[in-house]
Amino acid sequence: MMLQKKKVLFIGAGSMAEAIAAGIVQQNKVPPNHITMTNKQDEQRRVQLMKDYHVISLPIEETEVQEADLIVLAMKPKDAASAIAALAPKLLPHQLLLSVIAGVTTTFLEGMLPLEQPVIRVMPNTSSTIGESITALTPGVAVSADHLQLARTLFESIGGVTVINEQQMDVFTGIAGSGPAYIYYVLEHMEETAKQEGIPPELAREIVAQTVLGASKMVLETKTSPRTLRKKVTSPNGTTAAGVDALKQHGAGMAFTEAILRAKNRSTAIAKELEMLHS
Ligand SMILES: NC(=O)C1=CN([C@@H]2O[C@H](COP(=O)(O)OP(=O)(O)OC[C@H]3O[C@@H](n4cnc5c(N)ncnc54)[C@H](O)[C@@H]3O)[C@@H](O)[C@H]2O)C=CC1
Ligand SMILES: O=C(O)[C@@H]1CCC=N1
Repeated sequence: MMLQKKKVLFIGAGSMAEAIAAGIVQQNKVPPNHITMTNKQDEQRRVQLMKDYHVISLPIEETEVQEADLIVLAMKPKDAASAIAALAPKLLPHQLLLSVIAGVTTTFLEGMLPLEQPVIRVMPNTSSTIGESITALTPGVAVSADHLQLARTLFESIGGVTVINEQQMDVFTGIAGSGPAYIYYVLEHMEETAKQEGIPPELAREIVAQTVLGASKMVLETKTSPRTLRKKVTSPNGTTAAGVDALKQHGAGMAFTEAILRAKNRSTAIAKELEMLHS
């Protein structure tokens, strides 16, 4: 695929940039010497990235922005505006900007960039590291079918890809961007209880992780609803009924709904804060 010939520049070299780069390098989609990862400071981190993934890693001031075909913005929202302002005058019209920053809209990006600069808002998650992300893309107004295909191919190398509209992006962020953390939280608690009840630590971890993996795969591979699958596990007056009763009693269902909605609202609020600061 044409992606093999493209050069990818990451501006911001934190956990998300690393998760994406690790995925694309492992899947051989982009040769590591076509990937440059930059940050503001932290040379030690750059050395580590070069060692681990054989990518090029430079401080932002030493980076030849114009050599890149795809530019991934991967800094925290608070650093986004100054990074984009510094980047804007250096951009060439063909360069495709991919922003993974939570709460940064295509409209905000377009407002800070040269007219007609192609921009895609992207929300991956850290399971990119092992090729198991689910990533949403929202193309901006100047994005061609070829650009979108290129972005799709890039992110397909690290998991599933879906194209959604901007209104859906905040809730997608609350579900899939932040979602791994909710599941880790569940795993932490299951593991802790297993240990308290006398299961050795290593085994506790394997048991809970495989239980969650198996349940997820059941949904995807049997194409059956979680509700139907749950009912199949639940014998009348059995152990599962007792366990699920406890979940209901403690409001676990509502807790997940609330988690998603709060994360969604935070994404919307970040967008508003940025607009207020930079309009
Ligand atoms: N961590 C996650 O699970 C996910 C994160 N995201 C988004 O990815 C972005 C980055 O998140 P993390 O990787 O967790 O953050 P992080 O704090 O680990 O990394 C941010 C990086 O950006 C660099 N940076 C800041 N300003 C810069 C500038 N002007 N020029 C060059 N580099 C600059 C920092 O030096 C650092 O390397 C955030 O906007 C977040 O919303 C999106 C999806 C999932
Ligand atoms: O916590 C955050 O803001 C980022 C965005 C999605 C996951 N992590």
